[in-house]
Amino acid sequence: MATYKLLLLPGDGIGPEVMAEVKRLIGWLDAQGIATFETEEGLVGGASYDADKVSITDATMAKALAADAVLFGAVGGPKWDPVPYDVRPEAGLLRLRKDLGLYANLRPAICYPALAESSSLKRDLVEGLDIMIVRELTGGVYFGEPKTITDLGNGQKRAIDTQVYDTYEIERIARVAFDLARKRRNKLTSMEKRNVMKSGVLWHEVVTQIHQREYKDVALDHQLADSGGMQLVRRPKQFDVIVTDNLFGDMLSDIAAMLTGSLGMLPSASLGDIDPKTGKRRALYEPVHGSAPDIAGQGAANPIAMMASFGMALRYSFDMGDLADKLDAAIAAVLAKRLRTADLKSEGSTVVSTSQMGEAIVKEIQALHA
Ligand SMILES: NC(=O)c1ccc[n+]([C@@H]2O[C@H](COP(=O)([O-])OP(=O)(O)OC[C@H]3O[C@@H](n4cnc5c(N)ncnc54)[C@H](O)[C@@H]3O)[C@@H](O)[C@H]2O)c1
Ligand SMILES: CC(C)[C@H](C(=O)O)[C@@H](O)C(=O)O
Ligand SMILES: [Mg+2]
Repeated sequence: MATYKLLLLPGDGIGPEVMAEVKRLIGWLDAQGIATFETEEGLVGGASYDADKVSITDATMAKALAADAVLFGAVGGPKWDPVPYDVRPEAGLLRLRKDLGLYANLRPAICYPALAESSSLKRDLVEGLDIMIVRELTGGVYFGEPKTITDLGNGQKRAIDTQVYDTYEIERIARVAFDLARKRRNKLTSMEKRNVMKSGVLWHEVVTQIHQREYKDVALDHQLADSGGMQLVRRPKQFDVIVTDNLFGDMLSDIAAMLTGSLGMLPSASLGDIDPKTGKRRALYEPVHGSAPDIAGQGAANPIAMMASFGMALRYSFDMGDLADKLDAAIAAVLAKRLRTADLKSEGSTVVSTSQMGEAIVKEIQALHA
């Protein structure tokens, strides 16, 4: 049995609480002899700032580079509002994404049958929803230079963020999205704002070219990102795969989260290229949600997004698709038994804590495995 190296970065707020449930699962997989992971834990975000005055140390970065995959909880919180901008908790996550070359962020939004009533939309709009948002993750306005606030000396300041995309960045994320569409329902929607942004003009042009040259068999359509957001809540099931830039992808995936019932449901995989020397793909797995300071420390967080992110690691980094399927089935079964963390509570459901939810999911996998 292969042993994989996993770096766990729980982070801040509910990060460590939801990561504890992945550790429970890893412990059980190991005890059963199903899969063994060599795990190491590190600090990131505010936790790293408190210890080392940076949001991630070079030593932790080196461990991330050496691992087969990184599991990331969440970072940030009001405690670190006063810290300098370049060492704020979120900077640690951005460095991980950039330095590991994780340009493709896969954010699946699936509405489990039992949760159709928990969505903010009507049941028939979301029941059976299964969409995949492919967010470009290492470019755009997140990383473009200049990124400054300048004092104009007349009582005014000027803030500049720069949106930059090169052809190759759009080509590679488009290929990831087209390849995924081919394995799903063969439909890709590209979202940008070419009506006001030059980067949108280039995005549209490059995605169209890649389609013409390499993926004519996939149905492609283009939507302006504002109207795409509207369509996402109007008729979400019209979508299969959506490809979009870093900032639009950030916003559209939080919107998609609410279609599934809660932000606490959405996992993600952040993937880089396969290294030709090792044959391995650099990867970090992280829930879409943040550190949820409003509920941190109460044992109320939903661990499903974190556990399902580990499920994506099983699928994309460890070639354990069967086990990932079992984890998905276990999550569906627990929800069908009407067990809910507080974010999902509905009439007739039993509200459970983070650890009770994690325990119930592990028990369910055990039953499926027997
Ligand atoms: N990947 C990350 O680390 C990440 C992602 C988003 C935000 N953040 C950071 O987190 C901090 C808080 O940001 P925010 O409040 O805008 O977003 P958030 O995602 O932390 O929380 C938004 C709302 O969703 C709820 N929520 C989120 N995850 C949940 C879960 N697993 N279970 C139950 N409820 C959940 C929260 O209680 C809150 O009401 C900020 O510092 C932000 O920068 C980090
Ligand atoms: C914490 C923050 C840097 C991050 C982002 O904006 O990418 C988060 O919102 C996300 O969705 O992963
Ligand atoms: Mg976000």
